[in-house]
Amino acid sequence: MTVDSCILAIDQGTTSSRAIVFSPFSDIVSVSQQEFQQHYPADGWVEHDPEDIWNSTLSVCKKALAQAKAKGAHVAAIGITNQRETTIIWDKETGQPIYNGIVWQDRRTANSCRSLRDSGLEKSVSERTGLLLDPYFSATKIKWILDNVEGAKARAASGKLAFGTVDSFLIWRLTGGTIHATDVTNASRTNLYNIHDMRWDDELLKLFGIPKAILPEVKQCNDDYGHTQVALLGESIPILGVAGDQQAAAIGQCCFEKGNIKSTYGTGCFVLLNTGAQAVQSNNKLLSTIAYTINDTTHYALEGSIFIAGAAVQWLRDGIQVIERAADTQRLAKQLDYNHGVYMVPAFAGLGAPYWQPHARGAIYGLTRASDARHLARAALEAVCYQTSDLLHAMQQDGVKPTALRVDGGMVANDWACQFLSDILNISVQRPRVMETTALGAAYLAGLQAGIYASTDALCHHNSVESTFTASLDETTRRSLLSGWQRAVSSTLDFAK
Ligand SMILES: Nc1ncnc2c1ncn2[C@@H]1O[C@H](COP(=O)(O)OP(=O)(O)O)[C@@H](O)[C@H]1O
Ligand SMILES: O=P(O)(O)OC[C@H](O)CO
Repeated sequence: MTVDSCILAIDQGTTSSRAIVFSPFSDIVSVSQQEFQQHYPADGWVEHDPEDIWNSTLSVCKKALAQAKAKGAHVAAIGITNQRETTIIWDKETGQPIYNGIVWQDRRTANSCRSLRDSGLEKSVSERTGLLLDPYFSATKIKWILDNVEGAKARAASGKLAFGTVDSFLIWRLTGGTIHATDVTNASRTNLYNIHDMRWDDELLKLFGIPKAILPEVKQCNDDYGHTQVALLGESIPILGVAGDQQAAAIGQCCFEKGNIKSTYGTGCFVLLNTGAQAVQSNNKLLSTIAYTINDTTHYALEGSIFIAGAAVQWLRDGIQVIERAADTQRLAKQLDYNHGVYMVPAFAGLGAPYWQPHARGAIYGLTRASDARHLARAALEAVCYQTSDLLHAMQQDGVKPTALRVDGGMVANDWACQFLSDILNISVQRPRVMETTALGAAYLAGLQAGIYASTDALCHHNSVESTFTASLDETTRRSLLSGWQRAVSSTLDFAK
């Protein structure tokens, strides 16, 4: 095979870094993935070592490129997509981070968010950014690092430090410290970016006490982000596309029309609804965010964010070790004909949309002496589906009623979970041929900028629906399951008070 015009997509996720080379026809030419260590230094704290992020990313890129080359493929461009909100601050001269990356799941700034909320500031923040005052977003994480690392505040004010989400950090490293940039979607997750005026917001910078000098330049999703240094990947490749991973998944699922909706099941679960050229302010605690800016056209999205999805399965595997592999959950869940009244509320990182309770803790209800790994596996998978139902319910209250849901992410390899999702939502669930839609979205962006694809219209026939799951649960059972879930959530919220 000789294929020119292939694209390397870097997907830097919460638990692993992945590099995938796509052919111009969206076929996977090569792939390499590496998990890296999670750090939990205190209750509710989650950190990544930025060097782990960098080394795993570089290593998977080299492997995927080498495999692609051996198959005769030539990579013309790079697209980057990344776990969003995770906050890294580094020294511009040395390129060294001054603290670990504070991960999006980290709750250490819950109290500072609460005091800002108590001062009545949430409305103004929300009107400008589309977000809420929650530790999820980058602003209070940046402030925490500046306040807690000795000398950081002064160095930040004098322009010696750089802040970035993971995309910025990787771009900085890949280009040898020459480009300090991010894209609009990542900027829109910081709580510092005005999504209507499309600029860093001076009022918000003042409110959070963050100097403008540390912020990256904000570019479109398809744009010129510089070239990789030859010494790193053996050649200089242009970086031509960037988007936060959830927005990239929406792009990979071709959600370019107002009303298109997708849900991605990785570490967390994120439902994004394209709302077109207008940002829609939710009345039901959903986020309003930038879906993309492509060729000077911006679309907005309504987003529901669930912090723990596949991570609950990971907890069963690595935390309490009742399963060996994530895929075991399917075999175990199938062995029960119903859930036997066991519900898991996986609030390991607080509860996100639509509850926004950073102090919530995980809980399992309904255990008996007969409960075992099957009940836990089933409860973990069911919980992800119930949470999606909560999000779609909130969207419905905001006036949107989807009739089908496009799904993707590591977890949707689980057929049982996809079927239960369809049953609980009572709509059809569509799984695409290429399940790596996040990486595919980044590749599409770079391909658009490189001229490999003429327009977004040209992309839409690439990733067809591979499986459709159709709802088959009777209404009484569905309502009874949802009511059990609601009781479990209420108890969890009560316990958090
Ligand atoms: N067959 C499966 N059944 C259930 N969960 C799965 C399965 N395969 C992977 N997962 C879960 O999916 C997640 C990995 O998905 P991925 O999209 O790679 O996540 P991320 O990008 O957040 O690192 C893990 O949390 C894992 O537990
Ligand atoms: O790493 P993921 O795929 O779970 O995505 C994390 C999100 O971007 C957090 O907002």
